[in-house]
Amino acid sequence: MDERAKAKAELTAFANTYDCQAFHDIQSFLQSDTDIVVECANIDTAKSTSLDIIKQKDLMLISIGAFADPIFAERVEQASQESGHRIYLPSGAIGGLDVLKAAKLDGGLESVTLTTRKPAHSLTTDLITAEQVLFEGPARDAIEQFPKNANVAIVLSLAGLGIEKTHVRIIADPDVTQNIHHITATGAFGVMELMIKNNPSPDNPKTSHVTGASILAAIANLESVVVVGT
Ligand SMILES: NC(=O)C1=CN([C@@H]2O[C@H](COP(=O)(O)OP(=O)(O)OC[C@H]3O[C@@H](n4cnc5c(N)ncnc54)[C@H](O)[C@@H]3O)[C@@H](O)[C@H]2O)C=CC1
Ligand SMILES: O=C([O-])CC(=O)C(=O)O
Repeated sequence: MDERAKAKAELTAFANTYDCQAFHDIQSFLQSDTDIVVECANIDTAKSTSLDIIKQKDLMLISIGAFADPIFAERVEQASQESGHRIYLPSGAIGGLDVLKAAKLDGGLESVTLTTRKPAHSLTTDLITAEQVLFEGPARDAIEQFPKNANVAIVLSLAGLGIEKTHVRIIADPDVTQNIHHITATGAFGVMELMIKNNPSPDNPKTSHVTGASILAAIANLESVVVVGT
């Protein structure tokens, strides 16, 4: 069996264990009676498939870094308006988005800073023996340099001050075992300090385990009669 056939067989077997159907191309998937498509692949895939999807289905994206590309964001938002299908961006590995959205309506935000601290090996193959700031600058540049680690910076930007004004620091730390995100926001509303110390996914440590659960919670929200904390 060649590699492609092997991958297909594995996917089909995996789907069967969950009583699901596996699709092997996007068009047959989009022709199915699926209500919503959840992307959990990578930014390039999000960018290359979202336009086709949003014409036919609601879409939930977790590779939110795609929205740092203004041309992509404009196109997909326009296609969404035309089709009537909606785009959902879950909170993923962070929180506090509800506060930022309210703060913007409550006299405006002045500053939003995100410090992400991860185990050094999740961020770089370089040998790091003491904590090291690998990046400091706007969210726009953070996602360009760390596309697998700075999606949180982009969702934070979308909720708050945008990709130019959201300040990001990324620290590789050999002494931590969790993915730690520390948000400080100031504005007319007051001050928000939020720190989340996420346990990494056991077999995929760069990604916080709670990320998948945030997708499930966002899907549950779609069906809820009472929607809490949005
Ligand atoms: N918004 C947030 O808070 C967070 C976002 N992320 C992002 O979520 C995405 C998924 O993260 P991980 O599971 O860690 O990534 P991963 O790279 O470990 O897994 C992605 C999977 O998608 C598959 N894939 C790639 N292209 C595909 C395509 N065109 N069609 C179908 N499958 C495809 C890959 O084979 C792989 O199995 C990444 O973009 C990551 O950066 C991760 C953590 C937090
Ligand atoms: O999982 C995390 O802690 C955050 C992450 O990788 C991302 O935002 O891309």
